[in-house]
Amino acid sequence: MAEVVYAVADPNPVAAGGADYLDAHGVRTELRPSDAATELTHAWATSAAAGRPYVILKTATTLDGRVAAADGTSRWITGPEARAHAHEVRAAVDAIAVGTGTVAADDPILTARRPDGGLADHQPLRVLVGRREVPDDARLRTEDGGELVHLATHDVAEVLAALAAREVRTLLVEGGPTLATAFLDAGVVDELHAYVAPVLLGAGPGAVGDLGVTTIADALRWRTHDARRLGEDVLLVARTHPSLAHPSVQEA
Ligand SMILES: NC(=O)C1=CN([C@@H]2O[C@H](COP(=O)(O)OP(=O)(O)OC[C@H]3O[C@@H](n4cnc5c(N)ncnc54)[C@H](OP(=O)(O)O)[C@@H]3O)[C@@H](O)[C@H]2O)C=CC1
Ligand SMILES: Nc1c(N[C@@H]2O[C@H](COP(=O)(O)O)[C@@H](O)[C@H]2O)[nH]c(=O)[nH]c1=O
Repeated sequence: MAEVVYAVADPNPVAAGGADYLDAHGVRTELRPSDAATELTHAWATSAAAGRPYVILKTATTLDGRVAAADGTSRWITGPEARAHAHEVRAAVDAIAVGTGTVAADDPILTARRPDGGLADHQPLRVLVGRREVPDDARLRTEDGGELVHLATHDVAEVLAALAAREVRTLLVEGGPTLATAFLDAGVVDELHAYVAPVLLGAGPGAVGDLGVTTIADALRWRTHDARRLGEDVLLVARTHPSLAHPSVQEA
C-alpha cells in the first residue's frame, strides 16, 4: 500500500494519530475533506470530542407549541408519516430517554417499530429518568424491546456519564417537557427534531418549560439543518452552532 486518502480526521484521542503512523512507515497520507463524510460522522465525532453521547431532542408539537392537551393526552399530535420517521430515528440511535412523567401519562413502549408494527432490527436502550418507580405492568417492562435502564436522578450530567459508560454515542430524548427543559438548561442538546403538526389546542403543556430566558436577546437559537414535509406535518432539524450556543456552553 503506497497511499491512504482519508476524508475525516479522528477526534477520539484514543484512536487518533493513524496518519502520522502511516507517514512514519513510508505510506503517503492525504486528508481530502468531504461534506458527505463529515455529515456521516457528525454525531459520532461530536460525541467523541465532547466525551458524552450526542443528544437529539425530539418534540411532537401542535402549531401553538403544545405537546399534550390540558388533560395530558397526546396521542397522537403528529400523523403516521411523521411517526414512522421518528421510528427510523429510534432505530438509528443507541438509546431513547423519557422522564417518569411521560411513563405515567403515556405508558410508552419506546421500541423502534416498522410501519407494520414489527420490531426494527436494532433496538435502542430504553432509558427512564426520574425517582419514581416504574410499575410492574408498564409496557416498558412487559413489551419486548431494548434493555430498560432506570436512572433515578434529576442530574443530566449523571445521566450522560452513565450512558457514556455503556458506550452510548447517540441519545434521543423524547420528553416530556420537564426532561427536555433539564437537557436544554444543561446546554447539552446538539440537535433538535421538531415535528410540527397543523393542529391547534389553545391549552396544554408546551414543549419546554422555563429556560430562564426573560428577554429576546437571550433566546436559545439554532441553525436549521434540514426541513421536510412528512404527510400533513413538518420536521425541522436544527443544530447548535458555536456562535449561537447557550451561555452555559459558551462559558465552558
Ligand atoms: N408530544 C410529545 O412530543 C410528548 C408529549 N409528552 C407529554 O408530556 C406530558 C408529561 O410531561 P412531564 O411530566 O414534564 O414529563 P417528563 O417525562 O419530563 O417527566 C417529568 C418527571 O421526570 C422526573 N425528572 C427527571 N429528570 C428531571 C429533572 N432534571 N428535573 C425535574 N424532574 C426530573 C421527575 O419525576 P420524579 O419525581 O420521578 O423524579 C419529573 O416529575 C404528558 O402529557 C405526555 O403525554 C411527553 C413526551 C413527548
Ligand atoms: N405524542 C406524540 C409522540 N409522543 C412520544 O412518543 C411516545 C410513545 O412511544 P411508543 O409507546 O413507543 O409509541 C410518548 O411517550 C412520547 O414520548 N411522538 C410522536 O412522534 N408524535 C406524537 O404525536
